[in-house]
Parts: sequence; C-alpha cells; structure tokens
Amino acid sequence: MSEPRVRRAEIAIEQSHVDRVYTRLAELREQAEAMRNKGYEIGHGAQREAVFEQASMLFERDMMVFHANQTLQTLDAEYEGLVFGRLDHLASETIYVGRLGIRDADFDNLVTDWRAPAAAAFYQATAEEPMDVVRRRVIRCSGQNVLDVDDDVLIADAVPDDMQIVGEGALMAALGRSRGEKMRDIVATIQREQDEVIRAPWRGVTEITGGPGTGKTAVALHRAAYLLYRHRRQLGGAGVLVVGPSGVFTSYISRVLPSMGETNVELRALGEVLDGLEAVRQDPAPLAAVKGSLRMRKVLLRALRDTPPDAPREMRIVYRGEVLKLDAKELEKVRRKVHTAGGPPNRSRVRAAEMLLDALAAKAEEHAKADGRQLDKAELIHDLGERIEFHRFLVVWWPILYPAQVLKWLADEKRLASAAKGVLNREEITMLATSMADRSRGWTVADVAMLDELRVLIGPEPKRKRRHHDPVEFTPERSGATTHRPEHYDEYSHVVVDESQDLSPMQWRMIGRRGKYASWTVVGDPVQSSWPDPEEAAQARDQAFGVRTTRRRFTLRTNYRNSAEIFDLAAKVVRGHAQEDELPIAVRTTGLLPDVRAVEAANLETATQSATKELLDSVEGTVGVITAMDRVPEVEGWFAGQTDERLKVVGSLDSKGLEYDAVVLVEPTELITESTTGRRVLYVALTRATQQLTVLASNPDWLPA
Ligand SMILES: Nc1ncnc2c1ncn2[C@@H]1O[C@H](COP(=O)(O)OP(=O)(O)OP(=O)(O)O)[C@@H](O)[C@H]1O
Repeated sequence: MSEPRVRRAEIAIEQSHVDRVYTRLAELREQAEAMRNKGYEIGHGAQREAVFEQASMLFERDMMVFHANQTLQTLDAEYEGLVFGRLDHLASETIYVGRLGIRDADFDNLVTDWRAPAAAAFYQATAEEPMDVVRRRVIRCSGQNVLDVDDDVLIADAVPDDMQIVGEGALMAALGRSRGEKMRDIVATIQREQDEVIRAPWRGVTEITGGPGTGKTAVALHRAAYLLYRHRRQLGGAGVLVVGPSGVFTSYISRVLPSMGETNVELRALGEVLDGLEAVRQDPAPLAAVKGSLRMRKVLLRALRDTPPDAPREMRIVYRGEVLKLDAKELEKVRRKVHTAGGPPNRSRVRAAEMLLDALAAKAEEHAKADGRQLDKAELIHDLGERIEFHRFLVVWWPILYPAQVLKWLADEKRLASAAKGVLNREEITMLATSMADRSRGWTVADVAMLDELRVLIGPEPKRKRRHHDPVEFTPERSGATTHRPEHYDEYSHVVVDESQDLSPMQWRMIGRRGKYASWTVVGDPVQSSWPDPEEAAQARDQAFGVRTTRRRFTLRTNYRNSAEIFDLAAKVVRGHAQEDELPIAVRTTGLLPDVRAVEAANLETATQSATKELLDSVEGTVGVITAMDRVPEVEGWFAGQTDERLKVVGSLDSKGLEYDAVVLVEPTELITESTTGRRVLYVALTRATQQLTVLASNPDWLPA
C-alpha cells in the first residue's frame, strides 16, 4: 500500500477504538447521573423514617451524591483528545493511553490513564531500553475525530508482518503547530527527560532548572496532575498551590490542569497570594529590590511598634479628685514595655491596658507619697480599669492595626527614616516613602509580600459581630479562585513555584507561610533571573522549605519553544553572563532568521505597526509586541484601533513564561537599561517566539559584536 493509503487505513483503525471509548464515556456519564438522582430520592424518603434510619439514609445519600458528582466532574473535563497514545507490546498486547482510565462493561481496559504505571512506557521507552514496546503510536484527535497517527519503532526486528508504521515525528509536529492564547497540555508528547521529573517522588523538594522553552512549566503542571492522581490520599484533601509570576501567566497556564481533569489546584500570581488583593503593577527594579529585601522585615517590625499617627499624646484621668497625667514620653515608655513583652499588637490590648493602669497607679503612688498618704493600688487599678473613659482612651491609643494602614504610615518620610535607621540608606528611604505616598494606582506586586508580612506581625483582628469599614482596602472576594478555602489558608500539601528565580526574599517568606506542611516543586532558570541579590533570595528560599531535607534537582536541556535560529540570537545577548551549559539546545529549525531592523527613534511607531502587521499576516497564531515596562501604555496606544485578538502588547517583565508564534521586540536597549539585570530580561523577551522574531532598534548597543 502507498503511504497515504496506509495512513488512512491506520487512522480508520484508531477511529473505531476512539468511537468505542466515547460511547462508553457517554454510558458512564448516564450511570453517574442516575446514581446522583437516586441519591436525591433517598433524601426525600428519609423524611418519613425514624430518626436513626433518617441519619444513616442521609449519610448514604450524601456519599452517593458526592461520588456521582466527582465522577461527573471528571467525565466532563475538557477531554479534547481523550485518547492520544497506543503501545503495542512484544506479547501482542495493546494498550491505549489517554487522559483518564476507562473500562468497558466487562471491566476490560479501553484506555489507561497516562499517570498509571502501565502507561509509563509510553514516555520512558527508547530504542535502547524499549521496555517490551515494539511500536509506540501517538494519536492526534480533534474532538472525537482521529486526524493523524505517528509511530516510533522501538524493537525493529520484532515488528510483525501485519504491523504498519506511519509518520515522521509527533513531537516535531506538535512543536511546529501554531500557539493559541492558552498553554496546551503535552500529555501526548512528554519526553523521557521530562517524564523522569514528572514521576519523581512527591516528598521533599524537587527543583527543575533549565533554559527557556525547555518545558519547565509544562513539566511542573503535569507533575502536579501526576502527583494528585498517584497520591490523592496524601495530597488531594489539602490541595495544591501553583504560584506564577503574573496574572497574565496564570491565565496562560490556566487550562492545562483542568484539561487533565484536575480542579483541586489553586493558581495564584505573586500579586494575588494574599487573600482579597489583586496587585498587577510592578515597581521600578531598584524600588522592588528594596521592598523585596529581608531588611524590610526589620523596618516593618519597627514601624508597627511606633506610635500610631492618630494616637493621643497625653492621658489625663481623675481619680478621687486628683488628676493623674501621663505625658508623651511616659506613654511611649509604656508602649515600648508592652511590645517588649512580645506577641502581636492585635493580641496585646489587654496587656496594654494592664501596663497603662500600672503606670497610672505608679503616678498616684508618687502623689500619695508626696502628701504622706497611703494608696490602695489594687483598688485604683480596679476602679480605673472599669471606667468608660479609660477604655475610650485605650482603643485610640492602642488601636487594632491593619496591614495596609501601617504600610501607608511609611509615606511619612520622617517616620520611615526612624523605622529604617541603620537598615536602609537615605536614597532608599526617599524612594520608599515616595512610593507609599503615591498609591493612587493601587498596590504593587512587591507590596503584597510586605502586607502579608505585616498581617502576621500584627496578628489577627479580634472577631467582631458586625462587619465594619475595613481599612485594609482588600476586596472581599478574590475573582478566579477555584476552590473555597478558609481565608489565608496555609495547609497546602504541595506547592509549585514557577519562575522561582525572580522571587524576592520577602516573597519566599510569603509563599513559605502557605507551604508549612507541603512538599515542593520549584521551577526556575538562574539565567533569566531579574533579582539583584541571589544569595539573599536563596537563603529565604531554604527557610521557606523548612526542615525538608530530601532535595532532588533536575536540569532540562532541550529548548522546545524557539527555533534554533531565534535561540542563537537570544543566546548571544547573555553569553558573557551565563555558563555555556546553562544555555539549552534548540531542536527545531525553520530556516527563518530573526529580522533585526535599525529604525529611527522618530519612526518607531510606524515601524512597529508595519512589522506587526507583517507577522500577523504570516503566522496563524499569536503575535506578541514586547517593550520595556514603561513603554507599554504608549505602545498600546499605537494599536488602539486594532481588533485582531491574536495581537498582545506586553511589558518585558510580564512576558516571563509566555510564548507567541511571532514576536516584535521594540527597543531592546530599553529592556537592558530599565532593570539592574537588564541583559537577562532581554534574554527572556528574545526567547518568547516559536517561529518568527522581528527586533526594532534605534540603538544597536544591545547586540554584542
Ligand atoms: N514534550 C513536549 N511536547 C510538546 N511540546 C512541548 C514539550 N515540552 C515542551 N513543550 C512546549 O514547549 C513550550 C515551552 O514550554 P514551557 O513554557 O513549559 O517552557 P519553560 O521551560 O517553562 O520556558 P520559560 O523558562 O522560557 O518560561 C511550550 O509551548 C510547551 O508546550
């Protein structure tokens, strides 16, 4: 038979199996629905039964409905390409690999879940170690239709006469395909080096490093799905937290886990880790470096121990016809004493009251001594402690503190200077105070870790019956949360941190608080780091991991995203700043060299518009226009009338982790100068395109000779 006819015949064979699978899926769905309905009926019947029977029936009902709903949820996930692989073993046994395991009515396997041990050979078998697999087949579907098949022969001399072989590389076909707005899962084409990471043991800390496009993010997400499947008992209940650099990024990866049926995973951008806040704004790099440094912890601690700006500076109270007065200095002394005794201020009000009463008693004692009188101290304390005016004073002198309020105090440069004495320098103090004063555009991503630190230092707000005006300014509901957990939930069983090379020490502390009981998967590429003090960050990271001693590290070396032509150019800009073995190897060539154009600064707008149009015309999928952070609003303006949804304008820092079919990079030199680790930021931006890259530069300095 000719190759196209063989291919058609093989597609037809696979189509008949895929049809069986979807028919069975529909049956299972119906059964689950019937079970749920039956469960509800039990509930109704229970009303007429005795109390004891009622309780057991209701329990049975709840369990039935719960299980039925779980099954329905799994069956209803986006099972595009439910079956994607087939293994033909030496012993003539065939298994199909897919997104979930399905058995027919006789309990025979129709599809094996990709995470099950029996499916491991699909990812791990090689010609050198075939694991008894003669032929591995990738099946590509659209909806329920088989579009194509692609084979690898692993034991050539065991191929039986009637076994047909087709295709020329499922991986290359997958990599060459155009990109949409959301990342796709890679279950059908996970490579062996990636599979090893995905299936690594769940305990301890698993670090994944590798250059751009090596599949670190994809691997970490598939690992989360794998761990939840294999260790659901240990990990499922408490849930998994995935932290990414930005909201754009978490939205980009948001489809991967649900497409594998996993919904018990919470995705959060760094600006959204604290409940109720969604910060997206980035600070300029030097300011972010101050806000993220561990030194801030000391500044914040001192700031919250300072006298609140509105607190009264004097206390007067009349006791038995005599005025007892505490002046500012004396009050300060009491405040210091309360703080020195320890504990978060929101938990210390009772102690503050006691110490204030002690100070008043001491005052009265002084007076009594001068007059030669005796004073009953206990009586004084009891009497004053009951007075309404004493309590009125106490609530303003020792108010309940809120994180946002304390951070805003730092807009007062004098106050900040006193809290930051010996910790921050003059320039840093001015920069920080100015940023706190200009909060018209809301909190920044770096502020969030400071607010979280303050939340813990201040302690919880005492419970109140009525909700009052919340000076923290957090919005009560965080949009996009997938699960409903208690506020400031910190019991995740597994935490995945992506783009971890950029976490500041304060951000590590914030994530560490949520992973106290967790095992970790940490993804990063030191060469893409934009954090100025890697040692301080490494120290904070180790503290976040806590006592977990098992550490395993994997390095991925193949760049699956960029064409070799694009990656060659990107590698040039970091060559002097990275070890040669930190740069991955790009496997795919397209024959299209990056287009580097010199443009006059005055013509930048039109040059960007026309380069973008050319790329939109030549690729099927997305086109990203990447610029320095400061330039984003201006460049967005250049495309104001543009309606093509494939076009995205994105700032350098926000482009982390994302990818586009084609990229227009505007003024690369600006990316270098906007940050303290500029070359690395430029490297990130240059490695976002899968097929075509155009660079527009009025200044040629960015490209080493
Ligand atoms: N085995 C694979 N099969 C198909 N596609 C893959 C495979 N591995 C990676 N890819 C694709 O390569 C691209 C890059 O993957 P990913 O974003 O996970 O890389 P990364 O290492 O996190 O990159 P960066 O550090 O630059 O953000 C994605 O489109 C991903 O789907």
